[in-house]
Amino acid sequence: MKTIEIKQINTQGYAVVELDNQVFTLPNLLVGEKVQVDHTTQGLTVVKRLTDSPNRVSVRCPKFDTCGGCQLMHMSYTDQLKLKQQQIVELCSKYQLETNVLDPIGSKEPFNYRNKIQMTFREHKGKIVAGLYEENTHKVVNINDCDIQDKVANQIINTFKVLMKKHKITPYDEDKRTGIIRHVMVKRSIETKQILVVIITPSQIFPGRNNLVKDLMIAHPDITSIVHNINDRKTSIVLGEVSKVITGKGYIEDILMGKRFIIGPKTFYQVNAHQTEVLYNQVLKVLKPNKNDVVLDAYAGIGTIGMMLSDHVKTVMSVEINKESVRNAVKNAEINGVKNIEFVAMDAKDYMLHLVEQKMKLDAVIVDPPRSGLDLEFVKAIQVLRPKKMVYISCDPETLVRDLKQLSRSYQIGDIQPVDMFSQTYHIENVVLLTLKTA
Ligand SMILES: C[S@@+](CC[C@H](N)C(=O)[O-])C[C@H]1O[C@@H](n2cnc3c(N)ncnc32)[C@H](O)[C@@H]1O
Repeated sequence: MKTIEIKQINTQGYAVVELDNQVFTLPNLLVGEKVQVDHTTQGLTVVKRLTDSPNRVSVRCPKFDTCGGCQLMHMSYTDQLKLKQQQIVELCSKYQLETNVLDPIGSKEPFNYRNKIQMTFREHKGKIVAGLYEENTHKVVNINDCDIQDKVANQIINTFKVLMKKHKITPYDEDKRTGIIRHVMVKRSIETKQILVVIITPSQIFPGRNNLVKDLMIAHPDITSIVHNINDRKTSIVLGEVSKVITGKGYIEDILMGKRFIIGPKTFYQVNAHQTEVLYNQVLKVLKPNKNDVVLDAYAGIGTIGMMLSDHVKTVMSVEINKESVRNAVKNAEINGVKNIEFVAMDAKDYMLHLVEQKMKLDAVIVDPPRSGLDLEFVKAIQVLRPKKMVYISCDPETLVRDLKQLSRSYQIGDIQPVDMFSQTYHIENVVLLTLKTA
């Protein structure tokens, strides 16, 4: 056993400890704190925290040390935002990108903000557990009341566990490939109060399903739809290809920026509804759209950004790879009476190459790619099409800064504005305006 003092916290909120010529990362520690640690062949574990930093805040969640969901709950919200800003500053220095990183726009609701939750079910010592995976493992941490997830959704998951026991429905066993319930996903709109529950099982065979669904609807009459999804693959991806609507419409509707959106089981939708409006208003603020503009919304999801822009520009073209999202996007445009928007179901890079062939003239391009960032071919196509402005929205600072460095050959990179959509975790969203350099 050894006593050590924490000297460094990494950008993911973990303490970095060098011991016996090895480097370890430990959760739930702050600079200056002294801890007793045990170094075994299994790794380094904290036996006891001996001193507390004056900057420590009390952690609300009893599973914080084991669950992989949150990393920063032991820091004040102000310190969380500073750490996230620092993370981006360091990346700019790593990639030698010259730009300002503005103070992050924090969230007014740093707890219980997630409108989508997906819990994995397992059996542990004869009990049904439901929760998230322990960091870097497939061990499920049982969670009864997650502090970042929607409160009503937490209650639905707890009822679900009770009803599984009542109706003798077993959780799935990943190794033996036996049992019924793999995951349960809940999506809830705070605006419309609609709730979608998706039950994921490994096969069509689901004895006890009707009784379980009946009891779930009695316990939670506010559930508006239940979907049964089948995922028979050995994968950590939650949803399978086949879905059957058991009750309701099979989707929920939410209201964002004054418009109504359909959200299905598989469609991407920002998880923090409050901060999504802050994020999208930031896009409008930096873009300053013009009534005559032709704008491309790339990586469009269900068309939320394009639909928001449609009121301010001449035409919006949207490209998105997920077919269910595009089907929802088309419906969303109809519901909202938006006529100046087109949707294409395609890989964004291929669509860009097509636009290059067509010699398309675009005034602005909005990109909001997944964590992997932009494809190099997409970046090259942008450099041929040369829209006057680009807005890059990113949920991964590393790929954002990497791509900005590439784009800085042809574009002036504006200030990076972090918007915190994921409090208590190290994740951060960013918005940046890029302006075409004129020769
Ligand atoms: C971060 S989400 C953004 C969605 C939307 N802009 C929003 O704010 O809700 C990224 C989207 O990119 C889509 N996507 C991922 N890879 C893609 C690709 N190669 N081409 C087009 N869309 C892609 C995903 O399906 C997802 O809907």
